[in-house]
Amino acid sequence: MATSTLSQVYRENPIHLHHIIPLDFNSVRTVPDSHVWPKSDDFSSDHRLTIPTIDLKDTDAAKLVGQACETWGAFQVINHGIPLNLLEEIESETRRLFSLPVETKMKALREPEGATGYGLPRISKFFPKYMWHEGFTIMDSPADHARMLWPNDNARFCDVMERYQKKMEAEAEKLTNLILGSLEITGEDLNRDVGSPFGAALQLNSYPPCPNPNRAMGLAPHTDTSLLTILHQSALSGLQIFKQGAGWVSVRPIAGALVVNVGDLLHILSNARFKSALHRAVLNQEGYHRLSEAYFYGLPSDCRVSPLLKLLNSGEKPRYRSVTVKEYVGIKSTNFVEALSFIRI
Ligand SMILES: C=C1C[C@]23C[C@@]1(O)CC[C@H]2[C@@]12CCC[C@@](C)(C(=O)O1)[C@H]2[C@@H]3C(=O)O
Ligand SMILES: O=C(O)CCC(=O)C(=O)O
Ligand SMILES: [Fe+2]
Repeated sequence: MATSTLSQVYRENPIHLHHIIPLDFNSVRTVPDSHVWPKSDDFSSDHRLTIPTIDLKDTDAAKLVGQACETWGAFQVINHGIPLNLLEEIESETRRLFSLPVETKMKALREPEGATGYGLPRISKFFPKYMWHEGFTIMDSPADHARMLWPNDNARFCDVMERYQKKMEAEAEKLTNLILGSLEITGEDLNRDVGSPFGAALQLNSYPPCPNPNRAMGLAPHTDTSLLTILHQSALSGLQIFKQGAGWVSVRPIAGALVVNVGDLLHILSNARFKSALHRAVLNQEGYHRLSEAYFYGLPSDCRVSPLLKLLNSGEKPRYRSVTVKEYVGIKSTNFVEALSFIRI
């Protein structure tokens, strides 16, 4: 079978053009009807609960991340390996990008059958209303789209994005090994039985100031398709995780911390031991501009994923049938949040 890259796979499962032309958020004074979400959508959350914060220098870190993945599907990490000044740089470059005039950003618009560039999130097609969100997706090199935005002055942006991707790849590998280690599975087991993970995409997210944050949605509820996602968020709250029995729970921003969430691929490999976190981003107070940068760590498109053998050898029954990453992206492109139940045995 011919191999295909992940960006090809996303190109083969396109979203349609009218879903990727963003609103000029700076020019609107009221929320247009196209962006008003039904009153029944409750954006509030339980503030008494939150996901665990784990110090990676803690000698119990492996056990703690394992527990967090089982109970929450998400946790925050401190004392990770990403320098604070790089987190500041990525946020400042993200702000510089989204502060460009909309006509400039449109030059880097994601093509109808493309996977990278500026535009609305892929999940937009599943919702009747638009989100108060702008995104910029990078796979591999940011250079082509950066040149469209800043023809003569894109070196700083590219340099920061490339350094961030490199550091994140190492961080994601370390976290994956730690998480799998809690199941007594090593990185080598994963490479041998499934394939070698890699940085699938870097997604810059912008939630522009909104005249009525209680009626608009930042990023609608979804799970990520990744093995795991590492998110850096600006100092403004907005990210919420859904916890069975508790409802939506806010993730309090901690300066310098990173949010890690389990994606669908790790959910399948762990035979649902680790939960792919359902999450969303609501809007902050009026006038606030929230930013985040999500790094998706995934598997090559031709990898075949199914519950890991070491788990099944201990007598567990597989809960999911085997699928290639490519097939799963295709299933998710039409079935969205039902995708995991679609492959359940
Ligand atoms: C590799 C990817 C994961 C992602 C689709 C993408 O091609 C790049 C953007 C990612 C993102 C970010 C917002 C939520 C999400 C569901 C979406 O619509 O685009 C994720 C995708 C995903 O995890 O499937
Ligand atoms: O901005 C956030 O807090 C969430 C972003 C997110 O879920 C994503 O990019 O997949
Ligand atoms: Fe997400």
